[in-house]
Amino acid sequence: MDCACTGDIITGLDCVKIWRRNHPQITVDDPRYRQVSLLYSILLIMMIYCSVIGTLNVVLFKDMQTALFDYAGFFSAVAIYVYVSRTAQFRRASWAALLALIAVLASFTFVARGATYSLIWVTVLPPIAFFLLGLRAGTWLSATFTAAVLLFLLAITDKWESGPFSIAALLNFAEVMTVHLLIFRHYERSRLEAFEQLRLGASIDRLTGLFNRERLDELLADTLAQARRGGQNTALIMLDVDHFKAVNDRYGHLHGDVVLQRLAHQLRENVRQTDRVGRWGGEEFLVICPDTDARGAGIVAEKVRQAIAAGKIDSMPMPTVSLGVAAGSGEVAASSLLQAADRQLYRAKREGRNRVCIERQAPESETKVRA
Ligand SMILES: Nc1nc2c(ncn2[C@@H]2O[C@H](COP(=O)(O)OP(=O)(O)OP(=O)(O)O)[C@@H](O)[C@H]2O)c(=O)[nH]1
Repeated sequence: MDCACTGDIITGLDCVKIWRRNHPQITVDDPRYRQVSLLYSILLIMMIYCSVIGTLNVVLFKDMQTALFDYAGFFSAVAIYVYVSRTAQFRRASWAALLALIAVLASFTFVARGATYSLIWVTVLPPIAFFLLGLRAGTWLSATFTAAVLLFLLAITDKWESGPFSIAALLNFAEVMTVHLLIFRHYERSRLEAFEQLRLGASIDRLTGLFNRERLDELLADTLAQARRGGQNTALIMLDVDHFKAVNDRYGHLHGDVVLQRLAHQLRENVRQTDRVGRWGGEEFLVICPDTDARGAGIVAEKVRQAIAAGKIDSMPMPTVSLGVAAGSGEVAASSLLQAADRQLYRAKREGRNRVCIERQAPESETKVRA
């Protein structure tokens, strides 16, 4: 059995997460993680509920018609489960699961002729729809289904069970569903915004507002993958402030911070819109230049060097910078490209600082590095 075990203890929760074996690419920090988890949970719950209630309907209540709906729900859930496990098409599977859920809810409302307890079940739709399908589709699906149920109830007013159900009850149902829809819509929007802020916060360097090192690593991998497909070159410019320790020692750390911020601004101003600029660490910066060769990146690096050398902060000159440039095809390993740019940066330092050095030889390809 594929359960996470601690000694002999097997937690039910981890058993439910068997789906992770089918989709190892969906890690906890993947924004789809909770959605996929919910999708599988809904399918499992549908299988269990529909099979148990269907069997109760056959054995206890001899209600074959309702049992038929239950078993249809069970088999739909099984089919979607197999489909999503094999194809990882989460979006399509989410739609299929919601449509199956709607079919079960609709048939229940129909068979129960709107008996009050059947309407309670309709309220489960909005939270699931918003979470699995997002704001727009969630709103449409929930609103359309609620409207359809209300119309159905109005159409069968003469067949309503006698007793507590009335126009007042119908209005209350409509009000509860509207509140539900608004609340879950609001909740889903807050969740998406909070997630976006977290994502941004995790990829941005606080001092300079540039990408941080983790994000640069991801961006470099993406850029190289694209270059591989398009047969283009990718260039890196690595920049380090000259004698920055002396700047800190002489003017203080706060001034040093302002220098780094100004430098980040100058960097952004002097590279192409498509170039990715980030802080590699301390007083070191990295620019990723897609579709650029070493010569082109060398020209950009020289422009940056001159702009920074000419800059001033409160009439004090900016420190100079040294830059290393390297470029390679999409086949190059990210680590080789970084090492080459770093090598050239330190050559620039050795040769006197305030200059650009360019790697003339293309770094090794990824296959060679792996071998
Ligand atoms: N103000 C400030 N200083 C920083 C920051 N990050 C790193 N530093 C400083 O940057 C300095 C780097 O010093 P070194 O590595 O000796 O290099 P350098 O003085 O620039 O000398 P070279 O690189 O050889 O030209 C250290 O004093 C660090 O404290 C930061 O975020 N703010």
